[in-house]
Amino acid sequence: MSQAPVFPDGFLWGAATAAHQIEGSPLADGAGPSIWTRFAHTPGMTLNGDTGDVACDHYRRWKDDVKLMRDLGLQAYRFSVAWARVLPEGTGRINQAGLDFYSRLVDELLANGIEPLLTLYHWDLPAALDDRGGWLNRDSADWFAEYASVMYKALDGRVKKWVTLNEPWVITDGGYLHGALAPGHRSLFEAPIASHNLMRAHGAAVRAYREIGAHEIGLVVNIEPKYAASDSEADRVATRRAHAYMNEQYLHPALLGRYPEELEDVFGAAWPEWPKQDFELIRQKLDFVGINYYTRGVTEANDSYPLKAGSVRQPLATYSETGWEFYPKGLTDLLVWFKQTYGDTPVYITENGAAMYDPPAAEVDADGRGRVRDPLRTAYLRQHIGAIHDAIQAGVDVRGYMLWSLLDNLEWSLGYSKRFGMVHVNYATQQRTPKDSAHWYSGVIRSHGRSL
Ligand SMILES: OC[C@H]1NNC[C@@H](O)[C@@H]1O
Ligand SMILES: [Ca+2]
Repeated sequence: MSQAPVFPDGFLWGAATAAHQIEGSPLADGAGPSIWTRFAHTPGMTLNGDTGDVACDHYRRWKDDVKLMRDLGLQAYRFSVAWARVLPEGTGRINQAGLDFYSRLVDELLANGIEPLLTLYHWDLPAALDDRGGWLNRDSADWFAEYASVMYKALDGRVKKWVTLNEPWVITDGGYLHGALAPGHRSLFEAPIASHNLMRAHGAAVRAYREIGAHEIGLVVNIEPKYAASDSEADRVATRRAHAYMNEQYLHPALLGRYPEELEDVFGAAWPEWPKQDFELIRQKLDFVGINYYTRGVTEANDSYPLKAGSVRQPLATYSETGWEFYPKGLTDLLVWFKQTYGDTPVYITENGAAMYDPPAAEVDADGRGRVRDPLRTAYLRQHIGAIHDAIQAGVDVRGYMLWSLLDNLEWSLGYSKRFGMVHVNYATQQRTPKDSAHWYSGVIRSHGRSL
C-alpha cells in the first residue's frame, strides 16, 4: 500500500485461544469431563491419539502466559471458558474452583492492561449434557442460558466483551454431519437440529445478558467467501448453495430472523419446519459480530455429499499446512459483503492466522535467545491485516483483530501436528518462544498498524 495505513482510534489488537486447546488439566479441581475429553480418548478420533490432557499446561502456567501477552504488548486477549469446569454436570451445582480460575485470569489480564474477550462456548460441551441429548435437545437453550448467567453474574464489568458461541458451522458440520469433531455424529437429520438449537441457545444467552449484563455481547462465526470456479450455471448455483450453507446459515437467523432458502435444497427431506417463535428467540440485537477468517473457496458443482459443491485448488496459490489457500483479498470482499447484507453491526476479526511450515523447534540465536523463523506467517498476517484496512477504507466498521493463535496448541482432531501460534510451544518442556512473527506483530501494535 502507498502510505502507512491508519487504523481507527481504539482499534483493538489482540490474540485468541480456546480453553480445550491450551489449558490441559481437564478434570482438575472438580471439573467435569467434556465431549472433547471423551472424543479424544476414543481410539482413532484424533491424530496420534493426541488429547487435551496436558496441551500447553495453561491451567497451571496462566500467570506466566499473561506476562508473555504483556511483553508482546497485546491490548486484548480472546479466550474461552470450559463450561464443565464451572458446572461439572452442565447445569445446577457450581464448582467454585473452576469459576475462580477464570476470575483470577481476568483479574491478571486487567492488572496487565489487557482487555478480556470471553467466549462462553468453544466446542467443549459438558459430557453430562451430551448424555441428555446435547445440542439435539431443545432444552440446550435453557442449559446454555443458565451457564451464561452464572458467568455474567461472576464476571460482567471486568469482562465487557462477551461471545456466546464460537463457529456454530464447525460445531454442526464437524460434530453432527461429518463426524470429524466431537460428539462425532454423522447425520443429515441431526445437523440442522443441532444448528437450530445452537442458535436458540445463542438467543437465550443474549436475552439473559440483557437482564444481567451491562456491556457488549456478540456471536462469532467462521465464514469464507465463495467464488464460482466458472460462469457455468451449475458452478454458479453450487457456489450460491455453498455460500448459503457456510456464510448465511448462522448470520441470517441471528441478524435477519430467517434461514436462507438454499438450506432446504441442501438438506432436502431432512430440513424441518421450524416453529416461528424460535426466530424471535434467535434474533437478538447484537453489539458486534466476530468473524473468523482463514481462506476462501473457489467453488464448483460436484457430487459431494450433501452440498454437491466443493473447492477447486488454485494452481498458482500458496496453501497453508491445513490446505487453506492464502487469499487476503477474500477478507476484504467478505467484510464488504457483511456490511452490504447485514448493515452496520460492528465487526471484530476474532480469529485469523495460519499453520505455515514453521521450523519444528526453536533454535538458539547469536545472543542465546530462542528463535523461530516463520516468514510465511508474517507474510500471511501482514497481508490479511492490510486487507482489513482496505475494508475499513471501504466503510466497514471493523473494531479489532485477534490473531489466531497466541500459542501453538491442540488443533482438535489434527492434534499437535499443526502450529498456529505466534509463540512456539515445546510440548516436552512447555517452553514458550515468541516466533519472528510475534516480534513483528508487537511492532504493528506499537505503531497502531502504521508499520504494516
Ligand atoms: O483451525 C484454526 C482455528 N479455527 N477456528 C477455531 C479454532 O479452535 C481453530 O483452532
Ligand atoms: Ca421454501
